[in-house]
Order: sequence, then C-alpha cells, then structure tokens
Amino acid sequence: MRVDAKDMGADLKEVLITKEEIDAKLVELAAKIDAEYAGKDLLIVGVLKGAVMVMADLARALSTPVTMDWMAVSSYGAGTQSSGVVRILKDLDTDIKGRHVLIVEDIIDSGLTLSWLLSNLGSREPESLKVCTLLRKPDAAKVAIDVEWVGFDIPNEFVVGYGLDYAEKYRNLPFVGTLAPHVYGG
Ligand SMILES: O=P(O)(O)OC[C@H]1O[C@H](OP(=O)(O)OP(=O)(O)O)[C@H](O)[C@@H]1O
Ligand code: HPA
Ligand SMILES: [Mg+2]
Repeated sequence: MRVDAKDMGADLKEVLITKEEIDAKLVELAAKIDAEYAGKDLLIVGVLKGAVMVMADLARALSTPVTMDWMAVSSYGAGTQSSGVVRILKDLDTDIKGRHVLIVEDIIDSGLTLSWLLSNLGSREPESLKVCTLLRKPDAAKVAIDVEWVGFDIPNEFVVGYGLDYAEKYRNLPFVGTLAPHVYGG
C-alpha cells in the first residue's frame, strides 16, 4: 500500500511501508516461524547493519526461545548498486554445525549478498539453514534464491529506513520509504 509522504523532509519521496504495516507483518511472520521451529533450538543470525531493526522486532515477536548472533558483511559501500563483492566485516561468534539457523535480512535486492551468505554458512554444516527477509525486490534479482519468509515484495526502487541506509543515513526512520532523486544525484 502506498501512502503519501507528509512532513518527512525534502530528502524523502514517499512512504512505501508504514511502521504499523511493518509491525503487523513481523507478528505474522513470527507466528509462522514459531510453528516451524516448535521444540527446536533456533539460532537467528542478523546481517549487520541493515537487519538490526528487523532482528530486534522479529525476535521480540517470537515465542520460540532463540539465541542471536550477528554477521557483518557489506557489498554496497556508499552507492545504490551492489558491487557484487561481499566482504566479511565480522564473522559469527557461534559454531553453527548441527544447529538450526535462520538468517534474518532487511532486504534481498540483487540477491548477491544472500546467495553468498547461504553458500558460506551452508558450508559450515548447519542442521537447517533458512531465510527471513522483511523486503524483497523481485525485479532486481540477479540470482534466484528460495526464501522461506518474505515480508513485502517491493518495486525496484532504492529504499531507506527501518535499518536500510543511503550512505549510512536514514537507518533510524521507523518506516520504509523512497528517496528523492536529488539526494543520490538521480
Ligand atoms: O541483495 P543484495 O543486492 O546483495 O542487497 C542486499 C544487501 O545489501 C544491504 O547491505 P549492505 O551491503 O548495504 O550493508 P549494510 O547492511 O551495512 O547497509 C542489505 O542490508 C542486504 O544485506
Ligand atoms: O534499496 C536499498 N536501500 C538500501 N540499502 C540497500 N541494499 C540493497 N538494496 C538497498
Ligand atoms: Mg547498506
């Protein structure tokens, strides 16, 4: 659902997904994840920095007891296009061999980050490895990835807020919105 941007400053074009819509979706996803992992020992892995907000809110919506770990990777730098080169900035603290692992992402755009992560973490022999992402851009996919839980499919536009940045800014907006073209020189 599209909502007109009001009082958000000149940098933003419009709100794509409101805080209320995000909250409701995370409760819905958490119920499905709870059902999948009932009685199992679950490790959720947040992909820094973008997934911080999703991890924090999804984890609190889950009834399943979880442990949490973080991986920091980056492929975007300060631009709006993935470089395709994924760098590990921080690895997991946990040995995931034999564990049920759920990767939590803010967005799947080209899919290059997640595809790399699935192969990297998959080689560590987890018992299971699944993915939950708040956002996905179907029209931007460069690799096909099977994702268990997706919050919202969105158009192929650069978005910010709720963890997502442009040049490290806008991560703390409570909603997901599009950026006015003048901000990134478009
Ligand atoms: O599907 P892709 O095209 O690979 O894009 C998705 C990835 O890009 C962003 O991370 P980024 O590398 O910008 O790091 P950040 O989370 O610290 O902003 C986002 O958080 C995802 O991890
Ligand atoms: O649309 C986006 N916005 C911010 N960060 C991103 N990383 C991948 N896609 C995006
Ligand atoms: Mg980023």
